[in-house]
Formats: sequence, structure tokens, C-alpha cells
Amino acid sequence: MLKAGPVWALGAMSGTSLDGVDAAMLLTDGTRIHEFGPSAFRPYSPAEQATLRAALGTWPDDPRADAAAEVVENAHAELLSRFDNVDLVGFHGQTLAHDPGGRGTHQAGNGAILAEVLGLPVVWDFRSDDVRLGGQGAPLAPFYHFALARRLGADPVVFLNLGGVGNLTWANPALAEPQLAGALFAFDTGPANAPINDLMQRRLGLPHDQNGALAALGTPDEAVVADFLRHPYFFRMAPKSLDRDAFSALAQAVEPLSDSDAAATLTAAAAAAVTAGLPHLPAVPSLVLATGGGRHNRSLMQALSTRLPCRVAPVEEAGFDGDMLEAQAFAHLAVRVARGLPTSCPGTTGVAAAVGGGQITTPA
Ligand SMILES: Nc1ncnc2c1ncn2[C@@H]1O[C@H](COP(=O)(O)OP(=O)(O)OP(=O)(O)O)[C@@H](O)[C@H]1O
Ligand SMILES: CC(=O)N[C@H]1[C@@H]2OC[C@@H](O2)[C@@H](O)[C@@H]1O[C@H](C)C(=O)O
Repeated sequence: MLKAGPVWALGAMSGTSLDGVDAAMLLTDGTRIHEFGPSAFRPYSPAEQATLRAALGTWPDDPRADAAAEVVENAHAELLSRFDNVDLVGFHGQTLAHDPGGRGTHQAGNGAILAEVLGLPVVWDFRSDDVRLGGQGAPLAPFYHFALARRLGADPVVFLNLGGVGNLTWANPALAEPQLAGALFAFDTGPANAPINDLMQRRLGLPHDQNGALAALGTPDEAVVADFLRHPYFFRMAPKSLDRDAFSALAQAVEPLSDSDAAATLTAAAAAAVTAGLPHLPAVPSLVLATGGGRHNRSLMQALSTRLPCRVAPVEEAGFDGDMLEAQAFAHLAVRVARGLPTSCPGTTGVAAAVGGGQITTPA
């Protein structure tokens, strides 16, 4: 049994960009954020990353998925054992495949193993219940965005996560609870860093376009961007979510371009996808707070400023840590699961009614 009141939760996220594991502690009662705690990052080695890459698109019982799960479990055990005074762990795992309307959603990594290794209760498998009940299973960070918005005041706040995939959240903290109608609107916007990382890896053997330097040297091919924006995904009503590699045609379209023009085009496409998402929000915001690794990419931030009809600023402007926000989100969500509070609702995943997903494993 988790003690009453705020607890120190340790959240861990291994994101779609495959760069490594983020972990962060948060003092929360699942509703209010009391304090931000320490955080750490553990990169995947090139060999580990190759194992994860080889498993993308696989489902449980595939040997490639088993190999990926082992990498994920070992990396998390190593990273999470560095933290002290943890009451509860929130373990997202690594998404290998996501097909909410079909085969479901697959996060590699067994939370029960981690619970034994760490000797701590672990909340995991956050997405399956939502998908089983007809939801998209993603995005889940919006319930944490709501708690952040409440810290800032009563006005609506828009968060843009620039991870491997991008996602937007409109949070209205004037409502008392995140699951109330009108409190949250959220959806994946489109590819963000993943296609840029893949290009850099494929052509130059580099993990990403450091600070957007390569894209800054090139010119976007606007015809490719315009064609990309004709994808039916952008015309679908929210909530909606994406698999990491849902836009493989975009990668093919930039193949004939030079390295810098290809990087510039993928960067412009990532920004254009966000612009295409804005009409799905209740109103055009005056400010978008950018979080996730993509906010370090100057070319991407520049492309967003050019293409969006509002100001875009890193989430640090509001006093938050954009590198650890997703890890903190899974700390917060873990406490919500342990307390029986919902983690998704019709406005975030399209599920018919609010759901508290996730399983809890307590070590023997
Ligand atoms: N200095 C930088 N310059 C350019 N890009 C960067 C920089 N730092 C990080 N990034 C990009 O951000 C990515 C990591 O972002 P983040 O950790 O938010 O993604 P993620 O959590 O893996 O993805 P998701 O949110 O989709 O699950 C890197 O893979 C890289 O593409
Ligand atoms: C299925 C899955 O793992 N989706 C991730 C991915 O990365 C960003 C975007 O696509 C978002 O939908 C989600 O992650 C964040 C943490 C979320 O659930 O809010």
C-alpha cells in the first residue's frame, strides 16, 4: 500500500527517438506537483540502439522484441538503481509498435522484472487498457501537462512535445480535474525528430542534427513539404496518435536531395505538421511551450516560429525542465494509477470514458 499524501515517484521514459532513457523524481499526490526532484539520463550504446532499431515494428514473442526488452530492462535497472528514497517507479518502456485500431500497442520491457531487481513497486504497461477500451493509448503526458498548467495559473496552456514524434496538448486548468470535458485536448502532430535522426544515421552515421546545424545550411523543398501535408492523418479529427514510422514516404521523398536540403526539408515538415495540428485545438494559442529534445534544434525552433501564427518558446520560460518532462509525466501517472485516478480520457486518447491504465507489480 502506498502511503497517503505526496510520495516520491521515479518516472522513466525510453522515447521513440531511441537516444536513451530519461529518469526523474517528482513529489506528487497524483493531482498536485509538490516538488521536482533529481533526474538523470542514460544513453543507449550504439550496439543497444541497433538492437532496438532492429526490433521496431515487432510484436511480443518475436525474438527481436525479446532482445530489445532485455536491453530496455538492463538500461533501466542500471539507471534507476542510482536513485534513493523512491516510493514508487513509473516505467513506460520502449514503444516498438503502435497500431491502436489493429494489433494494439507494444512497449518492450517487463515491469515485473524491474520491480524484483529494484525491490520497489513498479507501475507499467500504461497504454494497453486505454487501447483495449477503444482509445489511442497515446498521448498520455497530457494528464501531467494539466498538473503543470495548474501550477502556472488559470489560463489555458499549450504544450508541444518535440520527441521522435510530436504531440500537442491544450490544457485548461480552470477546470477542477483533467478528465472533465474541455480540460484537455491532445493528439500527436506528426513526425518530429525521428525522420531527422534516421537521415543523419543513414547518411552520416550521426545520431541527430546537432542544434539543427545541417538543416541550417540547406533549403527546404516546399513541394515535398506540401505533398507531405496532403497525408490523410492531418485531416483526421483528434484525438489521434502515430506509430514512429508512420510517414515512411517522407523519408523516401527526401532521398534525391543533398544532405543539407534533406535535413532542412524534414525539419520544415516537422514544423508544418504542428501548424496543421493547430486547427484541432479549441482556439489559436498566443504561446506554445516547446518541450522534448527538438527544442534544442535551432532550425526546428526557427521553422516553428516562421510557420506558426503564434510565439513558440522553450518550456523553461515557464520554469519547467523540457529534457525531463516526459520522465516526470510517468512519475506523476504512476501515482495516479496507484491511487485509482484516471490517466486518459476522451479528450486525450479518444477513449469512451476516463481510464486509469497501468499495472502495479509489488516485489515479492
Ligand atoms: N542539441 C540538439 N540538437 C538537435 N536535436 C537534438 C538536440 N538534443 C536533442 N535533440 C533531438 O531530440 C531527441 C531526443 O528528444 P526526446 O528525448 O524528447 O525524445 P524521445 O523522448 O525519445 O521521443 P518521444 O517523445 O517521441 O517519445 C534526439 O534524438 C534528437 O533528435
Ligand atoms: C505509442 C507511443 O509510445 N507514443 C509516444 C510517442 O512519442 C511522442 C508521441 O509519440 C506520444 O504519443 C507518445 O509519448 C508521450 C510520452 C505520451 O504518451 O504523451
